[in-house]
Parts: sequence; C-alpha cells; structure tokens
Amino acid sequence: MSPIIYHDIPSLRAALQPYRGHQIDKQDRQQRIALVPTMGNLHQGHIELVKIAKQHADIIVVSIFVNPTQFGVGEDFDSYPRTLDEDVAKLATVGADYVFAPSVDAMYPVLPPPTTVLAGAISSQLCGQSRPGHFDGVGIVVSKLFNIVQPDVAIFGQKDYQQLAIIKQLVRDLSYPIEIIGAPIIRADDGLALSSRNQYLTESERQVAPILHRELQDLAEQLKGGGISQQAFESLLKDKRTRISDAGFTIDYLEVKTEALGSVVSDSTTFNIENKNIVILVAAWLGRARLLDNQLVVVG
Ligand SMILES: Nc1ncnc2c1ncn2[C@@H]1O[C@H](COP(=O)(O)OP(=O)(O)OP(=O)(O)O)[C@@H](O)[C@H]1O
Ligand SMILES: CC(C)(CO)[C@@H](O)C(=O)[O-]
Ligand code: BAL
Repeated sequence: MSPIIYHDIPSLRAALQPYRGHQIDKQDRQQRIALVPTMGNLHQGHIELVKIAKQHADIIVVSIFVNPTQFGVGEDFDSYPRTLDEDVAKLATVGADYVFAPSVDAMYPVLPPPTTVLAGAISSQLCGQSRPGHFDGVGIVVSKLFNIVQPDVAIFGQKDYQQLAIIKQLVRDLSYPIEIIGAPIIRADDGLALSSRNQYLTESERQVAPILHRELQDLAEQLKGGGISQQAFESLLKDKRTRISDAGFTIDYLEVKTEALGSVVSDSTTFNIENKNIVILVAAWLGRARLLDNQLVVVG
C-alpha cells in the first residue's frame, strides 16, 4: 500500500494523534511510532532503515526534506536530487505508513531560524571542520522532526557516523524520550557505501570510488592487532592518505578516533590502542561527489 503523504505539520500531527498514549492494537500493545529521517532520493540504504524501523515499531514515518540549514554557501542545496514520486513508490514496497515531505516554509517560518541547536565540541571536528555550521543545521532540523513526529524510536545510518553520535548526544542532552538506533552501512557489491550523491560520479569515477572502502579495510587490518608505536601509526595513516590521493581523491579528512569520537589514547612513546573500539573515518571528494565512509575496528 502506498504511504500517505503530508506536506504540512498540522496534518501529520492530526494523522498520528490516534496512535499516541492510550491507543492499543489487537494484542493489547501500545502502538509505537518510528521515524526515519531522510533527504530523499532514496536508495537501498534508506530502505534498510525502514526495514529496521518495522522491527521496532508499528507505525513508520519517513521524512523527506532537503534541509537548507545544513547546507553551506556554494554547496549543492539547489541541485540536490528531489525525486518524491519515485521515493514514495519505493516506500510503498517496504511498508512505510506516512511520508512527511514539508516545504521549506512549513519547516522554517523564519530562515535562518533565530533559535539554534549547537552540538558543541563533537560537531566541530571531522565533517564539522570542512562544513562549518552543518551540524547546527542537522541539530535544529532533527529536533524539529522529533517534536513534530514525537516518535518512540528513530533510525539513522552509521554511514553518517558523526551525525549519529551527535544525535545520540542531542537526545541525551535535551531529554527526548526517543530510542536511537544506528543502522549498518549498506554497500554496493564492490564495497562503495550507497549514497544519494554517488550519482554525481562519472562512469570512470564510479570505477575508482570503491578504493576508499578498500583502503579503510586495509588500514583496519593493520590496526586491529594493536600495540604499534605512535610513529608506525602515523606513518600508516600518512601512507593511506597518499594512496587515496594518488587514486584521484581530494581528502577532507582521514582520521582514527575512539568509538565515541575522542582522540585515541597515546602517551609520549607508545601509541596504545589495545582493547579499544576505534573507528576510521574518511571524507573525500571524487569529482563533484563528497564521499563519506567509516570502518569500526575492535583492537586487541
Ligand atoms: N549506505 C547507507 N547505509 C546505511 N544508512 C545510510 C546509507 N546512506 C544513507 N544512510 C542513512 O540514511 C539517512 C538519510 O540520509 P540521506 O538522505 O542524507 O542519504 P545519503 O545517501 O547519505 O545522502 P547524501 O549523499 O546526501 O549524503 C541517514 O541516517 C543516513 O546515515
Ligand atoms: C538526518 C537528516 C535527514 C537531517 O536533515 C540528514 O542529515 C541526513 O539525511 O542524514
Ligand atoms: N547524510 C548527509 C546529509 C548532508 O550531507 O547534508
């Protein structure tokens, strides 16, 4: 069945109202609402988020909104692919109940909004460094979506690892009664993480793109034993940056962090990553596409 589409906040709220609080289903359970926030142009990565949502809730709301406040000057807000009809057809095959596709005016009566949601130190590194203000825009739009939909659970992809960490922090700091679920990265057969922006790649760039994942996997292999010197670690990273650049990418960052996005522990002599979950994160341009990827490593 095709999901019902709403373009404004009051209509969506009215549609969801019957499911709240006291409403029960045939098994006498309370109905749970899941939110899957997206910017549309849906691919299998998004579809898997919806499938996960269905394991955790009864009513699935997918938001499709290209959020202007998270795009910087000169970024691709205007050209970002908007494919609502195709998106809704895909969502029908996977059993989403409601699509929330608001206009910019519906979401932002005043633009830029005078009220801000700032995520602090976690948001100023990595993507936040190359896209200043990006996570402030994500923070306000996700807060608004949480307030509008009031879901019990919300699903975000681990492809946007830093975003997921920021949203978990937002939920904790603003006391949202929402369970946040991180969904595994869905990849093409050759390893490239699926992403709407992959369609900016030319045919020949698309052949090169999986190298990013392969280099992360290779670095993960080399780090997983732990116990290497700081110098050896730095030289591994330097080598990886060179290999990725030589393949034709322009690197925004290639970094290794603790799972919580802190600095990996080191002392003056030894780079000590034993018994830690670490994550290798990369953002790199290939032609017009800025590709994101990451790889978790259990060390030791
Ligand atoms: N390959 C993927 N695997 C798992 N989750 C994904 C994947 N791609 C996107 N997502 C998740 O889908 C949600 C919506 O993301 P979004 O609509 O920006 O898609 P996208 O493909 O990441 O687009 P973009 O190319 O603009 O980054 C986010 O939580 C994101 O992490
Ligand atoms: C979470 C999100 C939908 C907010 O606009 C966006 O950042 C995205 O698609 O990852
Ligand atoms: N999923 C990423 C959202 C953005 O690049 O704005």
